[in-house]
Amino acid sequence: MTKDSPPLPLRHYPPCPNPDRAAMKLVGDRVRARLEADPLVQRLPAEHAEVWAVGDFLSGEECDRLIALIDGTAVPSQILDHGYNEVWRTSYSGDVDRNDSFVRMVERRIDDLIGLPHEWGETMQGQRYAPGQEFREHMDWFWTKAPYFKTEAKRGGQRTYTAMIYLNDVEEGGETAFLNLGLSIPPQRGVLLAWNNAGLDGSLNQFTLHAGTPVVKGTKYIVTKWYRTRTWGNA
Ligand SMILES: O=C(O)CCC(=O)C(=O)O
Ligand SMILES: [Fe+2]
Repeated sequence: MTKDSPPLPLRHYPPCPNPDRAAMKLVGDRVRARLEADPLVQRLPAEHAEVWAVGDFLSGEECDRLIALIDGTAVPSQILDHGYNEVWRTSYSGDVDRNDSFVRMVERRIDDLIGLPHEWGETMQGQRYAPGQEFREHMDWFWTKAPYFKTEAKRGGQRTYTAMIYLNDVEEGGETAFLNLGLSIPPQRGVLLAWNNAGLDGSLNQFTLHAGTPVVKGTKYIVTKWYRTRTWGNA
């Protein structure tokens, strides 16, 4: 916390060390400059976090192609997320095939939009939520005191930016709710959301707590891509 940090929000994690803080500040500054200069990017109203949106980032046809890939790979989320129990993230998810040329094209478009190196991004993950399924409130940044962070520190460090694309409209429910910001975004086909998981000073921003609220009617499909502070993976 610095003198200028906002007060702690209502819901937050216990404080933890942030070894990647300087790198997170650099990423935040770099991405902010890029998104602010892009006329197609809109900053959403939130005081203590940077959340951006782009309409029609993907065409309907492109969304359908990703939906088909997700239907081909999705498994219950808890199989991928060792840290979550099954009530926390009840959707189905799966890493899409990074070597697929269409997936690569979409990933590169996201890289270009936010202006970070392709190598810093994790493989895009697809998610499918049926009625009643949800992703409860969480931070995308790693809690660095957790045992898994030892591994993550060696393969790219902290998560910086999140980019997420809604692949379809959902009849009811399935909003992305930023509970500490009073911001709730309904799924809209083709819309990309991106947010900085760090504060302006590179701190782990507790205001980015968010949830995928339960789908009430219909099915929700999204892809999510997380960027690290350096090359992701064992490279
Ligand atoms: O489903 C949503 O709207 C949110 C998904 C999410 O938070 C994530 O994938 O990290
Ligand atoms: Fe998330």
